[in-house]
Amino acid sequence: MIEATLCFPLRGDVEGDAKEVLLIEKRRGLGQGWYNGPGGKLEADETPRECAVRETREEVDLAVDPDDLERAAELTFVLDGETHTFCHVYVTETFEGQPRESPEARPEWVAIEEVPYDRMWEDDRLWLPGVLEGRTVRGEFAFEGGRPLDEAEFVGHDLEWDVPLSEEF
Ligand SMILES: Nc1ncnc2c1[nH]c(=O)n2[C@H]1C[C@H](O)[C@@H](COP(=O)(O)OP(=O)(O)OP(=O)(O)O)O1
Repeated sequence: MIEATLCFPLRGDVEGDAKEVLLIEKRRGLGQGWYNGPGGKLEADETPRECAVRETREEVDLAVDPDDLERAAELTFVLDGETHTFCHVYVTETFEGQPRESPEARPEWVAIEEVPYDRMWEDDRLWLPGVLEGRTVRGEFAFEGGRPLDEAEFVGHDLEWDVPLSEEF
C-alpha cells in the first residue's frame, strides 16, 4: 500500500477577498494533466506532515510549517478490492513565499467556488468542497479495472463527515 499526502494552502476570505485554494496542474506521474493539491508519496522514514511540507516545497516552492498543517481528511483509494493508497489531506492558511512552477507542477490560485472538478480525480468533487469549507472527512473510494489507478473506473464511495481524525499524524 502507498501512503501519500495532499496539502491545500488557502488564502483570502478577509474584507471581501474571495477565498482561494492553491491547486497544481500535475505535469507528470499519476494524475498527469489533472488538477490536485500539492502532494505525493511518503519517502522512507518520513512522517505524513514532513512529506506534505517537502512535496509543497518541491512542487510549488511554497514553505509550510508542519505544525501549521490542519488535518482535513483521511482517504483510502481501493483498486480492484485492495487498498492502493492511503492519503493524508491537510489544509493551511499559513505559508511563506510565492508559488512557482516546477517540472512536476504548475500552481494556480483558484476561488473555491471555481475549483475545476471536471479536470480532477472524479472523487475530488465528493470530498474537497466540504474540506474547503473547514469540515473533516474520512472517505473510501473504489476503483476497478487494473493499474494505473488514474485509468481505472471510479465505481463507489463511502464518506463519514465531521469525524475526529487520528491525532497521530
Ligand atoms: N483518487 C484520488 N483522488 C485524489 N488524489 C489522489 C487520488 N489518488 C491519488 O494517488 N491521489 C493523490 C495522492 C498523491 O498526492 C498523488 C499521487 O502521488 P504521486 O504524484 O504519484 O507522488 P510523487 O511522490 O510526487 O511521485 P513521483 O513522481 O515523485 O514518483 O495523487
